[in-house]
Amino acid sequence: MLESLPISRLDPFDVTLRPPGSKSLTNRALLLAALAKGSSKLTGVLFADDTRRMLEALEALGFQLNIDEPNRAVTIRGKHGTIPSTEAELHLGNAGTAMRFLTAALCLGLGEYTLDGIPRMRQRPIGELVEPLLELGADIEYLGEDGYPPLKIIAEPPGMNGGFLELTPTLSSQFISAMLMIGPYLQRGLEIEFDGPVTSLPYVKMTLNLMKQFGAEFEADTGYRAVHVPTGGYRHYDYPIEPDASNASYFLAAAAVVPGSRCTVEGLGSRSLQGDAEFCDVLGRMGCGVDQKLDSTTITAPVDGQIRGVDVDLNDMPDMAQTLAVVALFGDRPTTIRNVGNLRVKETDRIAALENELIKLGASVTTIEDDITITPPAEGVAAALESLGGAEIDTYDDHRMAMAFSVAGLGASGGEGSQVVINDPSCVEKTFPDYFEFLDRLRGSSD
Ligand SMILES: O=C(O)C1=C[C@@H](OP(=O)(O)O)[C@@H](O)[C@H](O)C1
Ligand SMILES: C=C(OP(=O)(O)O)C(=O)O
Repeated sequence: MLESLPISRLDPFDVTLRPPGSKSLTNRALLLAALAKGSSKLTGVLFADDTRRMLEALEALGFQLNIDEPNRAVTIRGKHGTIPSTEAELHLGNAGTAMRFLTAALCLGLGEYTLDGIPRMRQRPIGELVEPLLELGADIEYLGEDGYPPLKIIAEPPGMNGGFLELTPTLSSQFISAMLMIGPYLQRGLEIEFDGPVTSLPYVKMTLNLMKQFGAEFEADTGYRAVHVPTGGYRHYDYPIEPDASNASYFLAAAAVVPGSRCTVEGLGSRSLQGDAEFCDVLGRMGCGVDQKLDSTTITAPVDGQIRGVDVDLNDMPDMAQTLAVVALFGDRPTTIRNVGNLRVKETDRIAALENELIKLGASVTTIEDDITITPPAEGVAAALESLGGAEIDTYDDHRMAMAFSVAGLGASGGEGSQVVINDPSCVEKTFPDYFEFLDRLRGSSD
């Protein structure tokens, strides 16, 4: 395995590309198809660690899957709200979506199931999902520390009826998505009311949108503080999965920081179900040209080549924090990223990781509660890299650290000794195994 990867600077480029399928949509669609009545064919499926964990888990649970990886297609015979196996030990790596979605879904089963992950997964809280499931009648035990995986689910009759839940805002929207997705198979459906704003809200909207495609109904008020999912199940649906908007951000960010460049992402536009498809608007505020159509997004570098610092609430796009932090390095003034406290419980403590690594590129970083301010190096990133003798970026087993910081290299690496070097680049396997091959395409399209 490659220990480190130097990233050399890019010449101006003009590229059109289509990143692989969305992780969030793949793991939702796999589960909904498994729960639905009848056979569903998913296309544009992402094959990466997070989605393989979900695929393997569904197979271990006895679902029949036909996996055609070369054509990025998976056909699943749904079991209409039942789980075929009566026992399974699931290993879910560090896939937050798989862990959270399956915790709720297995409460629909009949038998005993355990769910575990890598050591980091055991540090990612899950109590805010387990507690409401217990309130709905589930039987779940913590096998290690209270509030964290591993979990044991004992599913037996009469199981869960569903009903009404009143929740305070949670650390992760995945808990809400997980509960909503089983709603159509609860006898009384599910009604959730929040007494505050919903964290990472676009992901909840994505869940409900996809549930609708699979034939479920829902009602929600405008701020999604009250959501009602009636009972009624899912029907099979052949679903083409969009490219991953979070992973598209690195190419759009590269076009932002390499003067004279342009990047078009196909398959992702204003009608995307993914909240991160709106990241282009943040780049627009930073001075980039933005052209978003229904199914494509184009970013061009600022005409004067100068990125502007911004002040932005990223609670709706938590996975964009690292991309934005790296673009902010090239800004003409500080950038503040607000309301991103839950970055502390993702693949790594992303706030600490950003603080440690941005400094290596000459920036200064201050965090006040859930807001991070990045002050770019006064002399510019390229000059900072030159005087610092390059930067070895640690990635903390976090794919987004590797992908985001590679963009700093694309924009500012100098010759040998003043380059950005990414340590443990293979952590991109979590959601984007071919990431660095895609970067080579940017190189191939330079003037
Ligand atoms: O539901 C989803 O697919 C996701 C929700 C977000 O997590 P939080 O809701 O924990 O912020 C996001 O960070 C994650 O990558 C995917
Ligand atoms: C936070 C992420 O993943 P997870 O689904 O494991 O929460 C991510 O992909 O950035």
